[in-house]
Amino acid sequence: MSGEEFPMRVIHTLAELRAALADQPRPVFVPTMGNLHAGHLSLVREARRHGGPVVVSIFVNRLQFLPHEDFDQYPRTLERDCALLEPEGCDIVFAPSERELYPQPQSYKVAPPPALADLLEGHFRPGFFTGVCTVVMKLFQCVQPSVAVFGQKDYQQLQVIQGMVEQFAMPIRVVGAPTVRAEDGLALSSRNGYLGAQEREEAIALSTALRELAHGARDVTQSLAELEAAADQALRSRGWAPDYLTLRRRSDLLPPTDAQRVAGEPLVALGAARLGATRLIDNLEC
Ligand SMILES: Nc1ncnc2c1ncn2[C@@H]1O[C@H](COP(=O)(O)OP(=O)(O)OP(=O)(O)O)[C@@H](O)[C@H]1O
Ligand SMILES: CC(C)(CO)[C@@H](O)C(=O)[O-]
Ligand code: BAL
Repeated sequence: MSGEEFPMRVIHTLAELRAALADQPRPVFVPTMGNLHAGHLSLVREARRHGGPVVVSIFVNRLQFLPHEDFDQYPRTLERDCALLEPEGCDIVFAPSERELYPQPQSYKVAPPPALADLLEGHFRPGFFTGVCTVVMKLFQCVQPSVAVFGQKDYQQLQVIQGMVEQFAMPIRVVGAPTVRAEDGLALSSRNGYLGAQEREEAIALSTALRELAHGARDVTQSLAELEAAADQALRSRGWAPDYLTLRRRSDLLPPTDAQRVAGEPLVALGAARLGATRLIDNLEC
């Protein structure tokens, strides 16, 4: 199977997926929630580099949304998504219905360790990573990939999935792909579509605040708390409501000591903030 020689197939059931993948090399897998943009397409291009049929899933996973979040509003744009995927050499789009993926209420769940999953995104979206791990585990069982590609834009999600795959000894290589940005630096995100024109102009302030944080990472004349407070203030003054803007160690997403800041410990500036009704996340390694 190869995207160039065979037409892309759009598959909605597990039985059809298993039949399509029988006698094929194990696929390379890109899980998504659809409403695709150039960031997703870069993951498909990365997937193609690994050989084997490329499977992209499109599924808006109710389990990872809190009741007040945007599950109902989340854009479902399957036809447009398929039109974008076909020229990228995607072989199979797996777009199951909720009933297909969750024929019964999903009472068995995959709970990642609180030390990682209750921080940052998990603190502001309780249960989020259990929802993510549960659906990703299930999608992995459906697709049985040799490689799975995830975006570094969802930095903590990538670490949580890497930990899950390692601890369950799943025979899958998890590959992280760099964040694709708009010309002004805004990380591409499906939720950017919620921004009004004025908000879209302001949206750059999130990556600017992260750059400022990253810039101060090694300068311990400013404490971590002072650095983070300044970034928070800068973003608030532009009309944002930050959930967090923080400098963390890449290894475990905990705060670095001043000694580690000076000694060159690999760090990452991470942020999540709301602009009007839209909540965006971004990060920058430093
Ligand atoms: N700008 C980007 N560059 C690279 N990968 C991305 C980018 N945005 C999302 N991804 C990755 O695409 C995969 C599917 O993500 P998803 O469908 O949730 O898109 P999203 O744009 O992150 O949506 P949302 O706005 O809902 O967070 C994830 O692995 C995610 O990290
Ligand atoms: C990995 C994922 C597809 C699971 O629903 C989702 O969290 C996403 O799109 O990043
Ligand atoms: N890309 C992360 C999926 C979510 O926010 O639900």
